Amino acid sequence: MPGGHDLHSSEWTAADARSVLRTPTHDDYKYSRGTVSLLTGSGRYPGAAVLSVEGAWRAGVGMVTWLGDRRVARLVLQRRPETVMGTRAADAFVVGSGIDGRTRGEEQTKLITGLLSSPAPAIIDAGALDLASRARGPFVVTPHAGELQEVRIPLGLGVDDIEVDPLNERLSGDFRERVLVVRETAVALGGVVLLKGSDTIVATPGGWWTVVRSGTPWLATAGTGDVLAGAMGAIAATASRARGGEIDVEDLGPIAATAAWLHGTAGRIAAGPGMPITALDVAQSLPEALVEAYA
Ligand SMILES: NC(=O)C1=CN([C@@H]2O[C@H](COP(=O)(O)OP(=O)(O)OC[C@H]3O[C@@H](n4cnc5c(N)ncnc54)[C@H](OP(=O)(O)O)[C@@H]3O)[C@@H](O)[C@H]2O)[C@@H](O)CC1
Ligand SMILES: Nc1ncnc2c1ncn2[C@@H]1O[C@H](COP(=O)(O)OP(=O)(O)O)[C@@H](O)[C@H]1O
Repeated sequence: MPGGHDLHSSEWTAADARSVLRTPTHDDYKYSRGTVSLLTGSGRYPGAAVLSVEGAWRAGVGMVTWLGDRRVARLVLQRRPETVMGTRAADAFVVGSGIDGRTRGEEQTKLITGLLSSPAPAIIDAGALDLASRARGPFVVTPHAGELQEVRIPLGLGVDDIEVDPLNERLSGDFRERVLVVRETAVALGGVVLLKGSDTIVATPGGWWTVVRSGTPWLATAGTGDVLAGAMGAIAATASRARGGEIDVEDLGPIAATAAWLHGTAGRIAAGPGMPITALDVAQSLPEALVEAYA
């Protein structure tokens, strides 16, 4: 498997992404291509629902279903009438983007934990990060550096003891140290950890890791992480469906890295010679990024 332990040969490439991606065949129909179901967005962050749904559709999947705040549903449908509303059986789930973990209500927590009780793979983002331990199936958490403690605190990984684990210092230290932080978190969590940034680091509980550097600093703009979560859910759904649901947590490492590679490449394509981009621009460039993976 590409990636591994060597700091010098660990970067995820187009060829690695290609080994994970699946293109539709003559025999495919919408369900055989995979269904991803998202529980994203809220009254406070309605746009994140639209962005994650757009990311999912544009990464290429048979069906996208969405569940969430009724006021938000209209916005999702305005942008993507293809989206099916409500819960259904799915090949992968995305939860938490556009949800505020600090103000999350009991009903929302119940909905999230309900979806996480499925054996299907889950992408756990933003306001659901603290619920990762409730996942029954294999999962990926997708924090940025400011959110990593949401994952580490429930694991007792010492972020509350500044003498033992000065997390911010470790994350702003050298690359090797950041990789160590991500790897130790994945082992303790029993799930894949994808730490977003200019170097996006992905580690699995089994010790495998890789780094994705396909992006551009123009990606540092609100909502691009929501697009990434949706795209990752779509890629996990297609992979899971293609393997008859037989997907384990170690399989999710390369899947998460592939989503980050595509997303970074889409950002680079959208920014062209160096233009400001928005999160929707990134989602819209995902199909071109797929073409680049196969070039
Ligand atoms: N249009 C929409 O609907 C959008 C919806 N969104 C949704 O908003 C919700 C909140 O997401 P959020 O990332 O804004 O969390 P937030 O609580 O402010 O961060 C906590 C602290 O972390 C830090 N920090 C942040 N990034 C960092 C980094 N890369 N590297 C290092 N540190 C970083 C930063 O600390 P500071 O810089 O102040 O020291 C900040 O105070 C979430 O559900 C998301 O999906 C957004 O996607 C935007 C578009
Ligand atoms: N300087 C950078 N260079 C490359 N990619 C970046 C940079 N800053 C952020 N990104 C990427 O942009 C995305 C930002 O996601 P996130 O922080 O969750 O934003 P949001 O919460 O606004 O959606 C991630 O995919 C991250 O890897």
